[in-house]
Amino acid sequence: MNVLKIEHVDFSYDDEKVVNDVSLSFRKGDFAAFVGPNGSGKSTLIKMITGNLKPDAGEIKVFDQSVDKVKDWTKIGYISQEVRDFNQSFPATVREIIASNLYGKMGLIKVMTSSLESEILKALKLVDMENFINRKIGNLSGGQQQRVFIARMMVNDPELILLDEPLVGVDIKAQDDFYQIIGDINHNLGKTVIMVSHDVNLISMQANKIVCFEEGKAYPHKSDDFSYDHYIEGLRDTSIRILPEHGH
Ligand SMILES: Nc1ncnc2c1ncn2[C@@H]1O[C@H](COP(=O)(O)OP(=O)(O)OP(=O)(O)O)[C@@H](O)[C@H]1O
Repeated sequence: MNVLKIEHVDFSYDDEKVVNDVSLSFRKGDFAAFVGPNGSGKSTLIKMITGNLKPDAGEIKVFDQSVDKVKDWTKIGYISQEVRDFNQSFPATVREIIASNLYGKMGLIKVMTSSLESEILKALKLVDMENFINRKIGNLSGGQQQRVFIARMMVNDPELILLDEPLVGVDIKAQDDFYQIIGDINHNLGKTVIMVSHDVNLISMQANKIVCFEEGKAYPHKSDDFSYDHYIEGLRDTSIRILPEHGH
């Protein structure tokens, strides 16, 4: 079964077509990298997968169901670019940040039961942050906040994980930790991961599929077929296609 199938999708902002006849599919356990220059349509496609934007044409299916019909959004985990703009003085604790993703399970009066508390602890253990549960999120380092946001996403046990440039502004050590955690979530828990990144060299070592975006088109490659050097050459001369397709 395809976890995600994108078929002939178009999207325009006003008159500018920014996603142009994109078709892609991803299976359970894939780790896909979305790479490409600024403005090539990566985030717009992610926003259509999360239902925040509607395609002008084509169809997006998650777990074999049209995205319009998805009722249980907890199966899709999403960390957006906006995480890095997080307000440092925000007063919430780590527990509250994670609980905010469990509101659907809390019932009308928003009571934190012991089973929800143990789900929060389990999610924090996954990112090695269980000792930080009572800390204020604003007092944590960027890398620690990043891990809390992974825990917040994982508390609902999503099957499809979408990460839109989550590593902007975090240091090398935190990037390594992030890849380690997401790699474990992908390998050990079998979750499907799609991650937008500008660090093509680093992500191409993690992903099994690399999707190169260029002017609204998307060209998928298996990581074995992907050449980082070709990719960089392509970026130097944007008039040529980044890479030839390999029969996809
Ligand atoms: N809300 C909007 N209104 C109008 N145009 C937009 C809007 N959001 C994005 N665009 C335009 O759509 C195009 C694709 O943007 P998108 O954010 O999808 O690209 P991207 O590949 O994710 O870029 P980046 O790597 O910079 O995040 C760009 O030309 C951008 O300026």
